[in-house]
Amino acid sequence: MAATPVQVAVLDDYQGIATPKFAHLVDQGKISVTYFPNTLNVRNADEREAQIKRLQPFEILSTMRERSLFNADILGSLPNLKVLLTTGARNFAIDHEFAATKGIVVAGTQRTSEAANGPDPTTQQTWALILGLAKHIAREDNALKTDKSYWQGQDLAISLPGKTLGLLGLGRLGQASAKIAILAFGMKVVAWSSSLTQEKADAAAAEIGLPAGSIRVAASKLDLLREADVVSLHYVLSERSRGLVGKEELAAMKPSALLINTSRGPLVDEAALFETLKAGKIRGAAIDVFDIEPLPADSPWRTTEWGKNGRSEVLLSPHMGYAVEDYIGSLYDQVVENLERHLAGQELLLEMAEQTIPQMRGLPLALHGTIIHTLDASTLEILQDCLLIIDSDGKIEKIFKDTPADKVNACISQAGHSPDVFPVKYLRRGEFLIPGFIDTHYHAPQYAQRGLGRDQTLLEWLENVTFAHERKFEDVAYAKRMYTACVQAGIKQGVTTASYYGSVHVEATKILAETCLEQRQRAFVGKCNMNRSSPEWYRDVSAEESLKETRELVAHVRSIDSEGKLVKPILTPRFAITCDDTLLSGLGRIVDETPDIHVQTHFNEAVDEMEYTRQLYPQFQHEADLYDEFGLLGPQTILAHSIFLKEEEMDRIKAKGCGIAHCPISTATLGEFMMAPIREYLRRGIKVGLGTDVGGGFSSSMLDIMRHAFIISKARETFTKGADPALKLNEGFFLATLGGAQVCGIHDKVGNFIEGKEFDALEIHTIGSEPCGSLGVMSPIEDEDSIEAIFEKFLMTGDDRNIAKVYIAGQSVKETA
Ligand SMILES: Nc1nc2[nH]cnc2c(=O)[nH]1
Repeated sequence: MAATPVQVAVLDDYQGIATPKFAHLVDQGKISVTYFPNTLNVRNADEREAQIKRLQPFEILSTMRERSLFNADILGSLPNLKVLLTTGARNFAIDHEFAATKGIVVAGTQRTSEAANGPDPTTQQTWALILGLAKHIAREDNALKTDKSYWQGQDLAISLPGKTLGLLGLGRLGQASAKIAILAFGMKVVAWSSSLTQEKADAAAAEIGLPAGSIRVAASKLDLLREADVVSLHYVLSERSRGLVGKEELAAMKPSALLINTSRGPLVDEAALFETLKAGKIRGAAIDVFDIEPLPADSPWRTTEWGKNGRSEVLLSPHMGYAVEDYIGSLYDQVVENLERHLAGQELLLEMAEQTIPQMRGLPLALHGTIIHTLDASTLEILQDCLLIIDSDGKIEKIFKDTPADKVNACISQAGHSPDVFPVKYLRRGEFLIPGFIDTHYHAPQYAQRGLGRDQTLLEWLENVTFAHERKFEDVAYAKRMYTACVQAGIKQGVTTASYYGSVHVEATKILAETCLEQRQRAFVGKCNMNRSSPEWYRDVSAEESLKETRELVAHVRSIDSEGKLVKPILTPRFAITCDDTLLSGLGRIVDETPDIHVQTHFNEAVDEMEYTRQLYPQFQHEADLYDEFGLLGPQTILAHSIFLKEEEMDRIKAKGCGIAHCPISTATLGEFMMAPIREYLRRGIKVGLGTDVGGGFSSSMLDIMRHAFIISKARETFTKGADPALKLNEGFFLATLGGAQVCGIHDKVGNFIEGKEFDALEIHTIGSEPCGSLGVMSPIEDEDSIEAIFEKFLMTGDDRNIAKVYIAGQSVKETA
């Protein structure tokens, strides 16, 4: 009997070039091929679902470099996938690390020698665009065809000889364009990249047969932009080069200049470019690459009337630099060769995992400017002129204090790196780094219910609002959508670590953990345990089942992040009211067996809650006694709220090393107005951090939480007649960062900037282009403002618009969130 043909799907082949290449394997009955030429944008929930549905049956996929996104979410949803064949020698749209963990083989293609002769397809596109724009080809063509009387009625073409071509990037493609500019058009060429020296530019000139000095290196990127008549990008996109040309760079260009981008869309701040062109601030742009591809139907790039009413001329092409017949054909020959090798059980050519993983982990980076962090609850450090070197694993390799900008290169050398190639980001006035925020208590399935039910007591609110919302997470598709939104919102607001409760559902909670990992948010994730005192439709069916599913979740989280680098499991009994003693003692057993496991629960939160707990567990003196008896108190335990602690309870939790998640918004708005005695806890050396307690708390912003902590502590100061002084600014900041890290037991890893710790940080920008120099709605920064004043203004009035970048373990994650 003939073997069943292997199922292959070919994606992103817009011109149907692959069909004849695969035909012989189809004829031989070895494979059956399905073509999906339309690329789906899997960041859109519906298209993500459609992508997973259509690709699920296939064992082998063929994709075109960087057209379809294969992140961990998509790869993890394709159970039959064994081989992913892509065109190109690199494909940053594939999560190679994750593919490797799933045993999916990824293989690419290389440039063939025929294709390597003469200018490559992308360089041809660059010059087609330069000439097309300089000579107004598309505009004149359109005028002739649409206006029968038209003849030469618009401004004249630009002549290239004698003009200056500015190349951002002088790699293979930059050199090819330099050669054409000099030899074919008699242009002058000036180049810049972060690592380019005149020596290297002379070597590049020699490679293309030109004398030293033919390509002049600009003193800086801005100098190049000020000088060039035509600016063309030839840079590899990475986290470091993203936004290489932004507002400031565009403002430096001559009004008569042209900008050409055939490299990658995100190298240019697309919004800033759009505004520049709309205002006609440069003469024109020719663009082959975009932030989102395919360019959406309603993109203003498509719909704006360019070249009219003061707007610049714009020439667009649909990322076709490399899309030429011979070249794409040769790529598919290699894809088919690899497919044949796979069918014959042979090793594939150009397997990509090893060569690409270092890139995916990020490159080393240095940041220079102001850093602000705490060393303990009472010590705030503001270090100006500080140089941080981050290694490729995302750790803080070296901190140089008091280092003016002109000493940066010397410090980089001293740290054993070459300043020529080491990317340095310089922060300006109004910009600074702070440690990422740590949210010590967050109910992820309550993300959509924030703001509801304020006027109810805790137990009423659980019954009337919360359980019905959490129940929705039995639907895993809903869970994926909501958790994606929730984690993205956290990252956007600078939450680099969160301690999450999931719902009662184990599958949805696995999705929560996977979502954190995909988006690279550091997280503790727990399945909520509750087998009583809640509606039948929302509870664990039994203590045994609850424990079984908890173990399953713990194992799953450990399997997706085996070293616990980012995501770790946590036990999350809702509270004693919803857990019978079999369940609590079973959880205590899990703690016994796995001493490094974290625990969080709600503790002495509300009057009705404490009263009901006493009725259910009359044998215990208080809640500390209760949870301790079940083995749930230890240095890895987070006790949320902790409003009404007896003297003895404070002694107990201090002795056990537990931490407190102070959630001032929810405790001041749910039921009565309650004020946790934070000053007393700090006095006693009990660990304290802050929690949003979404959705008991209406806000998911740690800045809001900090501000409410100040207000509540002020109320408490008045209430205690000054015995418990209010929190100072630096103390609130400590609680949101290092304090939270201590509560979560990760203070040796994150929480402040110390050599050897991981770089979890927020890049704060406070000065913008809105009236009075505002950025967002933050208090405007005035000339006389000291760094202390700027910091205070940010903490008290800033929001996510001022959090320009979020780094987790050295990787910039906000733009992808
Ligand atoms: N704030 C808060 N307290 C609780 N106690 C038990 N469950 C909850 C919850 O979901 N939120």
